[in-house]
Amino acid sequence: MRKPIIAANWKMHKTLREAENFAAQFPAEQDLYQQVDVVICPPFTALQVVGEALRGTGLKLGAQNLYPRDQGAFTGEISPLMLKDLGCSYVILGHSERRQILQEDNKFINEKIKSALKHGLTPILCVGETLKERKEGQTETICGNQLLGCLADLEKEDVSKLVIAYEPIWAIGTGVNASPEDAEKTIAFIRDFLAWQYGLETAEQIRIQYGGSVKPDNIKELMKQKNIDGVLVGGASLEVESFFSIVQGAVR
Ligand SMILES: O=C[C@H](O)COP(=O)(O)O
Repeated sequence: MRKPIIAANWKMHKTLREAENFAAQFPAEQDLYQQVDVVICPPFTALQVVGEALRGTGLKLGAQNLYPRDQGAFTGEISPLMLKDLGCSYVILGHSERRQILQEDNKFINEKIKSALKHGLTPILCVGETLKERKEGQTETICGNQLLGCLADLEKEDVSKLVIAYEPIWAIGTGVNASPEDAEKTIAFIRDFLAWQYGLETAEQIRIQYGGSVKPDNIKELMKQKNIDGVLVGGASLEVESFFSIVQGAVR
């Protein structure tokens, strides 16, 4: 059975002090974190303090991006080696905010995935459609094309290590989450697609999250769905109480 995975994407939120306070206040429930993987992804500036505070708690550290080179003349960028050095084990890649605002395409995301895997970082690969695409009935085509492009040339052994997050763009930060049944439908499609590309055994190993307006009051219904293995949380991950309540709600 796949272990649930709940990730907090803080996006561009929290000063150093705020990040440190969150990490210090977050309950250190070792037993709970044996049952559910919990990953905190602060902005780069807070990785070190949060990483130190999480040490020994069973909570895991993740980054929100990387640049796909080990080092070099890439002003303003952060390499996978630097993330490993800070204690990261996960990295969010292909988030729709980076695709839309920073024009990242599938080819670049593919490079990032390969670079993360080379350094033992687990990518949390985000895919999802806009509202217009959904209304046009394009959800599966869009998710399938994003997967094809982002996973190009990867062996199934590598693909099996990934976490995939299905994040319909219209549900992000809007308070309008996909219904658990709708999220399950697309996530089941993603698993079928992975089975078609990499075989059933690999597809059954991959953990697939839902993301988009996840809150303490909708986590339980989401986690009841057969193919939903966890959630990627933005807004509701910024407060200790709401994020911890989501983590508790994810236990099956
Ligand atoms: O990465 C997280 C998602 O973009 C979801 O954000 P949200 O929970 O604020 O809707």
